[in-house]
Amino acid sequence: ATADVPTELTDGYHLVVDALKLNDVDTIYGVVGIPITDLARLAQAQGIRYIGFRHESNAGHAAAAAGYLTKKPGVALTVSAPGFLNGLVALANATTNCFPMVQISGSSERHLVDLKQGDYEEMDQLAAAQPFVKAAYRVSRVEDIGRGIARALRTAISGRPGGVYLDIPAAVLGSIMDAEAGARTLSRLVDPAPRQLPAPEAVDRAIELLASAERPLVVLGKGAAYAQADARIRQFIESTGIPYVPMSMAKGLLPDDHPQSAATARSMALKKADVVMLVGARLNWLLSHGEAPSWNPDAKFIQVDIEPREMDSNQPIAAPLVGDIESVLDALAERTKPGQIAAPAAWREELGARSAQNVAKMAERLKADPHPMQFMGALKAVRDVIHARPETYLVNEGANALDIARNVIDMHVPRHRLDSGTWGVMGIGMGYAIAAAVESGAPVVAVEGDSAFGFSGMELETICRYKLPVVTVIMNNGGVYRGDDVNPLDDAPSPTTLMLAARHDLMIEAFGGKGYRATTPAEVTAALTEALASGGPALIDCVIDPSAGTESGHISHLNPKGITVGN
Ligand SMILES: Cc1ncc(Cn2c(C)c(CCOP(=O)(O)OP(=O)(O)O)sc2=O)c(N)n1
Ligand SMILES: Nc1ncnc2c1ncn2[C@@H]1O[C@H](COP(=O)(O)OP(=O)(O)O)[C@@H](O)[C@H]1O
Ligand SMILES: [Mg+2]
Repeated sequence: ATADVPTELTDGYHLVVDALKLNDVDTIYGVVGIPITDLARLAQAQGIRYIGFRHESNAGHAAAAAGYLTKKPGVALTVSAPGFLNGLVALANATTNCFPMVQISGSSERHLVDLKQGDYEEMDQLAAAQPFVKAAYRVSRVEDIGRGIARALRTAISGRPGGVYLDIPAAVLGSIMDAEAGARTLSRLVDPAPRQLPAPEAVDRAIELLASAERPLVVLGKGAAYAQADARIRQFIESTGIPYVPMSMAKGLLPDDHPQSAATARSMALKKADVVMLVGARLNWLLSHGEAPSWNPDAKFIQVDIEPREMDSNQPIAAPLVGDIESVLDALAERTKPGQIAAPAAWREELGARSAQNVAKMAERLKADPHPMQFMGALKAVRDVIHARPETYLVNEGANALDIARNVIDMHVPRHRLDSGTWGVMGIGMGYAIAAAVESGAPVVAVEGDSAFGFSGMELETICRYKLPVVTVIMNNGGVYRGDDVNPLDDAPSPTTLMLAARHDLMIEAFGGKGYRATTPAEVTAALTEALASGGPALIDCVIDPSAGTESGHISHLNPKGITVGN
């Protein structure tokens, strides 16, 4: 026996890092602390890029955006209890958006937690995560780390992507085992996101329906952007001539000025279409649940989605097409006879005429350059600068700052617009911007409402610390929705009032970034051009008319009515 030869040892920390590396995880977004500080150190030392944040929600949003952009699960790392809970909002948001990510959180001593003896940061995190995520797992033995990591990554990325929670108690991280035996517990995923092909009869049913349509319409959702089947989508749209409307994060799948885009005739398109093909888009609140009067009450729906349970969620689906978008479009191309599907010219012309009218109206509004500066003027300046630099990512959140930017800033390349998504969540701004810059190396412009910016603004220090090419453009109208609300009682600020005089541009100077203050569209153009040319962190505080904007932007109808409040 070779008893005197010391066996090589490993521990939980090393097995987590080895398992992540074995499965091509190259970046971790997190905030350190007990019990995972050494896990972050070891990951970095072993070549995994570690991006340290100031708040776990922002690290989680970054991991989610990384998952959406790369089709590989983003990985967030947090401490126990409060750190875990801070990350959970991003993990839940990723699950809602169908973005693949894994949140790994350290947790406290099981025997103390389970008897509620009052451990440091005591919480049953596995139970707390369950209702908000696609799946939640706990690793209770060091020899299960490899299995746990593989299972979490596969669950996040396969089928409908989503957020997965992986709980690793401190004791497991600190456990020691034989290195050779430990290596045998690790496995590399094989085909973690298998293609899911549609049934031929389902394809034929959809082709029949599209071929018979008088007024067909395709709706492209962020699932279609995520699928990275860009050429197939373009080929399907252009070969059939069917008009399409892109949801906000599907903008750029085909360039927004594409002749078949019905985005600028959206209301007519939804109201009159008789056959609607949803491609990676849910008939949820963003699409008025498929209900009249937004939609034609006689419309028939085709739904292309990897999740079978999505069918009939809001409207009866006449042609369910269950599968991954790439496989579905391949099958459609294969089984459609030449000329079998051709959108009637009359329909295309009708939409084209309405688009031309609406584009002309918008052009008029964009030409105006009133003082004080309005959203439109500032956003047109941003649009023109980005238009000349199509590789630039656009991150966007707020209410008016979101809704007006979505309509003014058109996109020309896929997956370059990241916004508040299905939940309409505030706080994604800096996290998404950091992930886009870290994952792509390309410049990022984050167009933020002044309130929205406040949710993640401390990450300006993170952006400066990693010297990221992120330019934050704040639409500073001095308030949530507007800056001119009044408090009828006394001189305390009203609930929606923020500071119009706030000098957000000085904030970034505190961390070595470049700050600009713009009061006219020309100043926005100059500042953004210079900031992007510098390639470094910058912030442009655009001073917007405080009376500009409407309550909740374009969704003010969602506010409950009740009796009129106040006087
Ligand atoms: C996490 C979170 N908190 C609060 C809200 C409510 N909310 C809030 C607070 C918004 C900010 C609107 O103010 P803004 O300055 O960002 O944008 P505009 O003034 O341009 O409308 S938009 C919106 O829906 C939210 N969606 N998400
Ligand atoms: N690769 C894929 N193939 C097919 N469907 C997908 C794929 N990835 C995501 N999806 C689906 O795309 C849909 C995204 O819809 P949604 O988030 O509502 O988009 P949007 O908000 O842009 O309309 C989800 O139902 C999800 O199951
Ligand atoms: Mg505002």
